[in-house]
Amino acid sequence: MEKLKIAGGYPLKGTVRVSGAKNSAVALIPATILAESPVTIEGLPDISDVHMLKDLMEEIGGSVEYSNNEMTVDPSSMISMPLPNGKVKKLRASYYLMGAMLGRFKKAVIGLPGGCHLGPRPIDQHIKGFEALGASVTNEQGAIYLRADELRGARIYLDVVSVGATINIMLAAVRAKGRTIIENAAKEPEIIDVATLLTNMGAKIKGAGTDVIRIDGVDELHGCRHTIIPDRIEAGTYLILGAAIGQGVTIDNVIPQHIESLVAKLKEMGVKIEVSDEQIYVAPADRYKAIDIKTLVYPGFPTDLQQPFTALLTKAEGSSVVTDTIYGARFKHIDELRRMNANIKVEGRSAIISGPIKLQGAKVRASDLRAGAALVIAGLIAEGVTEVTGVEHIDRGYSHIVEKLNGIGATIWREDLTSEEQEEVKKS
Ligand SMILES: CC(=O)N[C@H]1[C@@H](OP(=O)(O)OP(=O)(O)OC[C@H]2O[C@@H](n3ccc(=O)[nH]c3=O)[C@H](O)[C@@H]2O)O[C@H](CO)[C@@H](O)[C@@H]1O
Ligand SMILES: C=C(OP(=O)(O)O)C(=O)O
Repeated sequence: MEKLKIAGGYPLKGTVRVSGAKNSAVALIPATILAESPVTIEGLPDISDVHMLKDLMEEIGGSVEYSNNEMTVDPSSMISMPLPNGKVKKLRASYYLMGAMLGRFKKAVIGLPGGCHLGPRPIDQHIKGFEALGASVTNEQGAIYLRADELRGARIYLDVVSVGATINIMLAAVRAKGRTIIENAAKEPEIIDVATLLTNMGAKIKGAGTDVIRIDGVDELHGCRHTIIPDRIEAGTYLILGAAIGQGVTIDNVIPQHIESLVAKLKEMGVKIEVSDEQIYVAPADRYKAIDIKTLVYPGFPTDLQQPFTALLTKAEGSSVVTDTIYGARFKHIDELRRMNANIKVEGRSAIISGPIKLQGAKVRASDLRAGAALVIAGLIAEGVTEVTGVEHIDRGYSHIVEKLNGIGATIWREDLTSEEQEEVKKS
């Protein structure tokens, strides 16, 4: 087990290149199950969630080649192997195996998914969708059993706008008989990316990226080559970092339209930003104004950037309020930021940040992926040395974070945990 050590306070300068989107990758890889011949995905991020899904594809009989961020999955020999335990419990996105295996094999057994602990993460809307398509769904000792004689298209209204449910229903519906209509669908760019891959595989999908998606089922899907979209959350994390402690940072390989809400909020704080086709240049504010943030479904401010943004708001003059309407308990980073001298109160779904505060280096623990990103940003802003444990969460979603940060002038490195620290982790 490792920790990150950060010598804070050094300004960052230069260009950082964004990798492929984690939240697309984790759906695109399971989507390959639906094809009858090899599918190649280019530009995957080098993160543990991707490695875990590669292993899962092999566990169900797929043959996988993976090098230089390019993965080719030959799904022709796959079988509907039950996956009640093991790796499926390590990541949230293993739930996409349900939709994809149900679509291809009309049956699946998948353990309840893991992922970041952000409070309850129900999958009732996924199940509602599978049942509407004609599947029987039961929960037996922590594993979901899905079975269908045949899948039939249906009209499905989502009671909550859910990225996961929208994608999962799409995965099953592309192989159903007849037309499926998903109403109140989520509109995130990752949904368009998955729909683009499925369309290249021969699926008939209209309306991805709007709140009504129409899918006409087909009998067979074939292999293809697909390039993943850039990670808007990774791009946003580096943008926040550049705003906090940059001296001119360029974020390369970004689709600016995907992070308009973040750019608008940074400008509101006084941060200087120049947007071009595939790059965003960010320079710090002369004075950081306190602002309020409310997370919303896309194109609103993403919940995944709420935690990193909180670290930046410690520099703002006055009180800022961050409200998470998607995951109201996504505040485990706050206690750790307080250890670093931040002045933050949590009230219900909101965090109230009073600033400006000079953050101090400290020993902190990342409880989840974006909490980890928030602590890395705080460590880079802070005076002195910060040690971040829980690096395995950060490695789920940030490709080569140490190398990328060192490349723009940060002083950050990995160290093995001492035996005492390992004991502490085991107890926590
Ligand atoms: C809309 C939104 O911002 N989604 C984010 C959410 O997706 P994630 O896929 O985790 O969550 P969903 O988009 O599926 O869920 C959004 C909301 O609906 C609720 N829900 C979801 C499914 C369900 O069956 N029942 C139910 O009640 C969730 O608890 C949550 O409050 O976290 C991901 C990882 O942080 C982000 O990449 C997504 O952009
Ligand atoms: C919480 C996240 O990931 P996951 O849903 O995979 O746990 C995230 O990407 O911010």
